[in-house]
Amino acid sequence: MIEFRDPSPWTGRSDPEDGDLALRMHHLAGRADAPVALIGFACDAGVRRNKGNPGAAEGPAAIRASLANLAAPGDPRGFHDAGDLTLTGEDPGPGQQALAEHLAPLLARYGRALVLGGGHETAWGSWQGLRRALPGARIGIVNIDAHLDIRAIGPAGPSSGTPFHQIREADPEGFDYAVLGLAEEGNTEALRSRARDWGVAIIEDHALQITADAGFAVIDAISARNDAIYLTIDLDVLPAAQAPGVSAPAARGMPLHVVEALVARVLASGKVRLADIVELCPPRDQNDRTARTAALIARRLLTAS
Ligand SMILES: N=CN[C@@H](CCC(=O)O)C(=O)O
Ligand SMILES: [Mn+2]
Ligand SMILES: [Mn+2]
Repeated sequence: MIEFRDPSPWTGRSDPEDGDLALRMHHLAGRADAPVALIGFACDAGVRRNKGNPGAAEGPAAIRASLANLAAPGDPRGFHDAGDLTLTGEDPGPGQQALAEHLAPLLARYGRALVLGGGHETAWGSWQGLRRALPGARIGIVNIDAHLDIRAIGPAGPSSGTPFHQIREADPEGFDYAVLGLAEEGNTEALRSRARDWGVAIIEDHALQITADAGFAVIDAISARNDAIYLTIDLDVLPAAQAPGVSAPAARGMPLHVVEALVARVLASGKVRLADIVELCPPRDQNDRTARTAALIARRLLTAS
């Protein structure tokens, strides 16, 4: 069953004694000049099907809670919170379609949309929404993730492990996919070999331990040859110490400062129309550490021009 929930009012700490510049993210929600829209996809049907640890359906609420009290940047503009799609049941398909239907008009109205997942099945809804909003556009996909998520669709049906396989099936000619932060040990040779056959650009986590430099050429190239970029960030790319609250924590992972530098480089292309942050699993989090990490990235995606 799919339920659409209007956004709850944003609340948080206010410091009026410090004047007009003491703004936090919760103050930016709903401002009239908002160039960016936010929508939650409260779903973990894909993770369940992918034999993972459920809990991603609680992701949007946890990210919003950690985001609310972060300080706003200087000279901030607002963002529009479009609410949450909540999905119950075993099949993520109807929820992914509903996400696409909600996203397309948001993308027509706002310069950028941010989706808070959900497992990585979020991506199949996200991409379809962008495709509807931009028919005929060349869409490049930048996935910051330990995993390829190009599994073949098994008897159980599509899952959080299959979204980029589904996208390629829908648009084989236009499929242009880069994965940054891949953990070799987290992807079988069947998947790595499929990625090679499909021409997926991959930068492994080993190359992204100290700086993000190894990822910049891939980002610049995919940005240059596409009209729009869909940026998808799977929190399990981070080390388990930084992001314990995911279905599949990474023993190695890559550091947050590298993820932030990669995100900044993708944003610098000026072509990011759609982004999502996926795989937060609040029941497995520790003192909101992963939610707070996700909130830092969300703040950047909501406020970057
Ligand atoms: N979206 C997650 N994808 C990973 C999960 C791996 C795991 O659960 O260990 C995948 O299917 O490869
Ligand atoms: Mn993933
Ligand atoms: Mn992953």
